Amino acid sequence: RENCSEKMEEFLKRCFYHSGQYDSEEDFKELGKKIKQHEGPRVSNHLFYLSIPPNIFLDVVKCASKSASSVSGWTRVIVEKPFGRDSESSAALTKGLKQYLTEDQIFRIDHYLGKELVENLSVLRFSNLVFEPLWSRQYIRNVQLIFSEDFGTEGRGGYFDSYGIIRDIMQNHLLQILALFAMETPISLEAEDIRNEKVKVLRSMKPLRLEDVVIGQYKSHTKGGITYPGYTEDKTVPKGSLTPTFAAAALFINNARWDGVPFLMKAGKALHTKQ
Ligand SMILES: NC(=O)C1=CN([C@@H]2O[C@H](COP(=O)(O)OP(=O)(O)OC[C@H]3O[C@@H](n4cnc5c(N)ncnc54)[C@H](OP(=O)(O)O)[C@@H]3O)[C@@H](O)[C@H]2O)C=CC1
Ligand SMILES: O=C1O[C@H](COP(=O)(O)O)[C@@H](O)[C@H](O)[C@H]1O
Repeated sequence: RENCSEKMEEFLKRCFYHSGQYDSEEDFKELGKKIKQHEGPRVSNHLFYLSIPPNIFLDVVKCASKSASSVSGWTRVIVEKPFGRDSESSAALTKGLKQYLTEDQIFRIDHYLGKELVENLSVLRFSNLVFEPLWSRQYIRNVQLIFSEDFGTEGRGGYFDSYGIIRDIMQNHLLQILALFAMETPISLEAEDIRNEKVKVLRSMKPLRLEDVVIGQYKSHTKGGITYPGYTEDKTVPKGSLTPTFAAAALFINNARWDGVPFLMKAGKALHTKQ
């Protein structure tokens, strides 16, 4: 923490803001030029972090790769979830991105994997002689993965309503944690080796049965004298929407380690606690 303010000044001198249209190659060319001026003759890499809605990913990637790629180092793109609505639209998005980038330039991010607790899960399990032998159906009766928010959509209903809680939270964040929790020891902690072990878990899962799923939607409620609106009372949510804001599901993994152990997933907005 020494010389913090000086270091901050130094850092801020290197930052600049450039405004432009997402689909304008001209604007990206200008951005490319500005970056070049800052870089000078150094070898430098370009990382584009797209914290934008998925429907404009392709426009941005096209312009960025054509007009603002690094000439001396690598160029990479990070995209946020949701990466499509289903496997078809996800494959279409990948195909679209690959017109401009190779697979190793594309990074699909799940910000839950960056949370300390989740990052520590592999260390806790694989480097701990106490836990490792206990991590199986012999000693674990069930596993619960719970996401609970104590606030509703609060104006983000437009995005949320077209995805729902299963696509917003379960299919990505909770499924990633489940796979990380249940996988066998990877050959190394390299991304590819961990990915391969996670895929084995997902392929061992029993297809989800309708009777193992519960969905719901939050209503208006009053707490501490304040009345909070129900989901369909949010102005950004279409009238009469049936999109689930809560879901619970029991998942099963058909392998020697986890046979018969239910993995209980629950996710909901506007519940009584944040957990
Ligand atoms: N908010 C969250 O909790 C989480 C969000 N994500 C993902 O992160 C990304 C960003 O999320 P969030 O910040 O909530 O999203 P926003 O809806 O706030 O959009 C982010 C920016 O994208 C631009 N934008 C939005 N709609 C359009 C449009 N139709 N055409 C052009 N530009 C548009 C806006 O830029 P401008 O101001 O210049 O118009 C806006 O500031 C999304 O992919 C989202 O799914 C992932 C996990 C959590
Ligand atoms: O991905 C999402 O996560 C946020 C919650 O993120 P957190 O880091 O604050 O726990 C959630 O509110 C949002 O609906 C979802 O898109």
